[in-house]
Amino acid sequence: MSMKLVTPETPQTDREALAASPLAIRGLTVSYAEKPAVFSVDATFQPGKMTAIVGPNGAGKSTMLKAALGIVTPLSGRVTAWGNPLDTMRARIAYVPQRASVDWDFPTRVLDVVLMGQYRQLGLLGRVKTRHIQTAINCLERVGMDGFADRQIGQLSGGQQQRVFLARALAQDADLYLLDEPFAGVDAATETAIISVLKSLREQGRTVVAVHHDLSTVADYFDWVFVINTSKVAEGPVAEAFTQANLQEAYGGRLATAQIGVTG
Ligand SMILES: Nc1ncnc2c1ncn2[C@@H]1O[C@H](COP(=O)(O)OP(=O)(O)OP(=O)(O)O)[C@@H](O)[C@H]1O
Repeated sequence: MSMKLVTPETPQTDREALAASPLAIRGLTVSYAEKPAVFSVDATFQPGKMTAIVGPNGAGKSTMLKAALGIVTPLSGRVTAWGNPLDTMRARIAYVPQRASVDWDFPTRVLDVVLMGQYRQLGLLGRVKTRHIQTAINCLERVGMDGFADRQIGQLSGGQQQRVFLARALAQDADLYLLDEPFAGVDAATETAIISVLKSLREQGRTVVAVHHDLSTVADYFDWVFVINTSKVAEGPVAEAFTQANLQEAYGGRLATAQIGVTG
């Protein structure tokens, strides 16, 4: 993907915003077969906050995250992490992909998946040491999965898979956590466990950005919201940006606003 340094002509205020932001996106456009999935999007994710990315099916939420990380190649745009080119900051960023995008039939144990979160510490040919295993077990404990270390990943429920993915991200000990639909298809107990881990990350000053579908929990779970429907519709604190007008612009039609706790 095209990654440019912040240029001197960048206005000072925006430069300051970029420097403070764990993930800032400017002018991002992504097309699949000439049809834009994300069009000219700017985003400035806030440090130490939990941000929900919301928008209807096919709005480009996953594509925006993937393009920001270089997993898909954008047509244009630049991405910085704490004001630096993203590639230099990868160790500080953990990504939890959509559960459905992973081959769960791959023969590997839960413990090995979580150990992968430490691959930067391990190095390419690094030997797994007791302390790495201990870290992985601690991360499994934090998501309530410590009894499953030796289980094959193909033998987990959907909620357990999601917890294991989160444990792998925790093992990375990152400062920015990007999650693509962490609550999709999980039961209430898993949702509670995941949100509690994410809130504890925020308490430690880390930043959480999650693609989120359930509008009824946005106000409970998140501080900031980013509303997208191919182009950005709004971005800001939940109290300011999670409004009926913004959601109607993104989703079209009428939403049961009383049930989704919007403002305005
Ligand atoms: N690999 C791909 N090839 C072609 N088109 C794609 C590809 N991935 C996504 N798209 C299309 O790009 C658009 C945006 O998809 P994306 O998955 O980013 O949306 P989303 O907001 O995350 O959707 P959802 O809420 O349904 O998960 C959709 O129209 C989708 O069909």
